[in-house]
Amino acid sequence: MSLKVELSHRFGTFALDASFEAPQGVTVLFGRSGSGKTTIVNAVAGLLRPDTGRIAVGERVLFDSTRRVWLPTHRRRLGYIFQDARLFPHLTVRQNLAYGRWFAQKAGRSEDSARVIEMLGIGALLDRRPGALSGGERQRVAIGRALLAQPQLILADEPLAALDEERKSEILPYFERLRDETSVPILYVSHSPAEVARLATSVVALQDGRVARQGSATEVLGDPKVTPLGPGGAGAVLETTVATHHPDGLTELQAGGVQLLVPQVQRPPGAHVRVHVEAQDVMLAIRRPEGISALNVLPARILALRIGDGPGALVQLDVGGNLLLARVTRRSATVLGLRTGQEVFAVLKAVSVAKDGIAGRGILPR
Ligand SMILES: Nc1ncnc2c1ncn2[C@@H]1O[C@H](COP(=O)(O)OP(=O)(O)OP(=O)(O)O)[C@@H](O)[C@H]1O
Repeated sequence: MSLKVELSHRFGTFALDASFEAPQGVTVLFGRSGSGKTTIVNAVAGLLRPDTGRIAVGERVLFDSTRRVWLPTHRRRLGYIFQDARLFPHLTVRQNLAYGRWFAQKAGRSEDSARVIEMLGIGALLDRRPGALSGGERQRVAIGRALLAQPQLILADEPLAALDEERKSEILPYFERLRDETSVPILYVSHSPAEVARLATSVVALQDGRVARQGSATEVLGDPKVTPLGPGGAGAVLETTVATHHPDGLTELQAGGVQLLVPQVQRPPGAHVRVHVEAQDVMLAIRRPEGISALNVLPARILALRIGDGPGALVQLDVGGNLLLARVTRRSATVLGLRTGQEVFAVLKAVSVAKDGIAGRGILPR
């Protein structure tokens, strides 16, 4: 089942004009503040009636301006996960979950509850009230409540934004399980490239109310046109497999035609691992550098150069068939004479393992 969205809406000078399809799995709406993410989510949720357009989940039409179809929120069969868990404070976890089931079209079977409780690891919390839960636990209960409503679509609006890094890495594996074990599409709003890298099946990059690009995390995050030019944020995703584990605690990953050395990844040789390399962690050299501590020095070719208005520039690289981004200063780009097609060396200062397929593990520390 997939979600199809075509929307046009005006708020004063802001014009939203976006079309995309969200297949099964996690589709991340990604973009700067004010690019239109929440407006889209609100339209899909039935909280905002757009000027024109059509929204459908599979064959079910939620909104169609030409046919004057507009289903109210409670008939859309949605699971909504907000930034703050929004549990009922006076109800126990068990009662909060039952509230989700109550909204299901057919009452959910008790095996469904058991499966969801097991999946989210909240069995020990059932008799507590939200006030006695950590932020991460509350968010797990909120995910459970959304799932038990037997939704046809899950909307997650920056569900991790209010959590600290530790809680984030506690919750991310549950979203991965949700992505891998349920068949409903999940529309997920995020500002965080690390979250996108880890979770996204598909990424819709929004810019000023329009879809700048849609594709896999690798395609979208590796495109310098859609990554912000401000400090931090940009980064590429590489799909790799574990080649071998070295006795000194490093793991060698095969990424297309190149090998990467990263801190040990607890996965067997042959396992698939997604890694996230932030643009600011990639340095460029026009000759192979010697005598440096960085372990990953990779031959690369410059595919594109994007010079911003500020002091920075983003360089898109082909590294053994992978797309990688490097952030350098404009001054360095000039001094090194960087140009499209040039052969250079990419020096990776840090590589985070963004997805290792094991629930319960976070992004490796640098
Ligand atoms: N009810 C409203 N009335 C007028 N303008 C609005 C309204 N809601 C949103 N806007 C405007 O529409 C634009 C898009 O807002 P939206 O909240 O969708 O962005 P966003 O990408 O979700 O941003 P953020 O990441 O900050 O949440 C902004 O310019 C915002 O000011």
